[in-house]
Amino acid sequence: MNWWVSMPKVELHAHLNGSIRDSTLMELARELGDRGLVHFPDVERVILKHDRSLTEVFKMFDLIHVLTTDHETVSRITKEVIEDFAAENVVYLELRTTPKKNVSKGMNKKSYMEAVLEGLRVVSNVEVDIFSEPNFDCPASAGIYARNNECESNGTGKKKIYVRLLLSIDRRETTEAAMETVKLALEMRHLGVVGIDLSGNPIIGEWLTFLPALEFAKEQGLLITLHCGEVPNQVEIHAMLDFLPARIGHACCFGEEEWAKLKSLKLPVEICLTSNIRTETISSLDIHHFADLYISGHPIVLCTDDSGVFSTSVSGEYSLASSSFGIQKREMFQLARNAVNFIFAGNKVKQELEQVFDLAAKTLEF
Ligand SMILES: CNc1ncnc2c1ncn2[C@@H]1O[C@H](COP(=O)(O)O)[C@@H](O)[C@H]1O
Repeated sequence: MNWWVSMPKVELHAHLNGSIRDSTLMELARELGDRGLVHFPDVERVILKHDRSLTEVFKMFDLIHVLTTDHETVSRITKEVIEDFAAENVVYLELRTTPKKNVSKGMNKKSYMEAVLEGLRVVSNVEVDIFSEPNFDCPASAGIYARNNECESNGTGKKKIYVRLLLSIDRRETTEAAMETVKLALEMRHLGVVGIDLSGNPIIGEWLTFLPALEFAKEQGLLITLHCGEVPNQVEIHAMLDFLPARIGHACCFGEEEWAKLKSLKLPVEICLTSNIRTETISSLDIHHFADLYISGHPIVLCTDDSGVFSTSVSGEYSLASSSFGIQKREMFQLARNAVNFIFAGNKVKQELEQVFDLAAKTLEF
């Protein structure tokens, strides 16, 4: 197995509806096509087209959302996404998703999230730590990588993945809708919800619309990550950095002043190489800010963003970063390990993950 696959990894920026398998999207599209609800050949063409501008990507999400409208499908895609990340040896996943309403399916934001939780519960080929703080004394958790990456916990021989949830506010939403999402996150804190994400089409919506909900979330102790600088909007970038989120995603369109501010604040950045290139937010990897942030020791974590939409994987992102920027596997392992410092779950999970990485360092010779 390649080192980038076998080493443990932490994924902190993955959108549920962006991480669906192509095969599942095609199956869902075919079903709706058979019922005359979509024109299958058109949908198939969109699903199989992998080069999309940022604008096209958001049209793609609208289409995906048409395919994933009912509770059962939400549970199914959640289950599959967890299985796929675990197969990549992701040991900790912070999965983000936008709670949705769909009156015709009897869906509200809460029932949408319950469907997500159901998806987590029905994963059977991987042990999923959803919300309980793990038992730190349990040697099995540390043994995930003991033998061929197999965990012996509960005698199941299964891999283990910690999953925590972030609720996303879509930039199309109103202040009230954003507040509803934050209140839901607070209600579901004991069910593994650890934070809030602000995402969606960056040319839509105003920072001030979301600020009251984000401030409330922060006051209540939820951790916040913001999609920041996907388009050149210096005023918004400064306002977002001044807000002091726990992390930011992307940071593509920063100018000198914004870099200086980000670096002095030491805010961790979720870097999504393939996504940035595919959406043409960054024109080429040669000029990607990953290199500068990495060299300057700025806190960064490599993420997929939308593994389904961009046909990538966490392992693929590590392999790409290593080959594009000439970083050796030991350093890549250290990069993966550093991400443990930026997770939103508590110290117990951090300690457990440290043990996983300690063990992997020995057994996998990183
Ligand atoms: C390309 N970079 C990106 N920039 C901004 N927002 C993005 C995104 N990729 C995904 N999303 C956000 O995540 C939603 C899909 O997952 P969920 O329905 O929430 O599970 C998209 O509709 C968009 O709001």
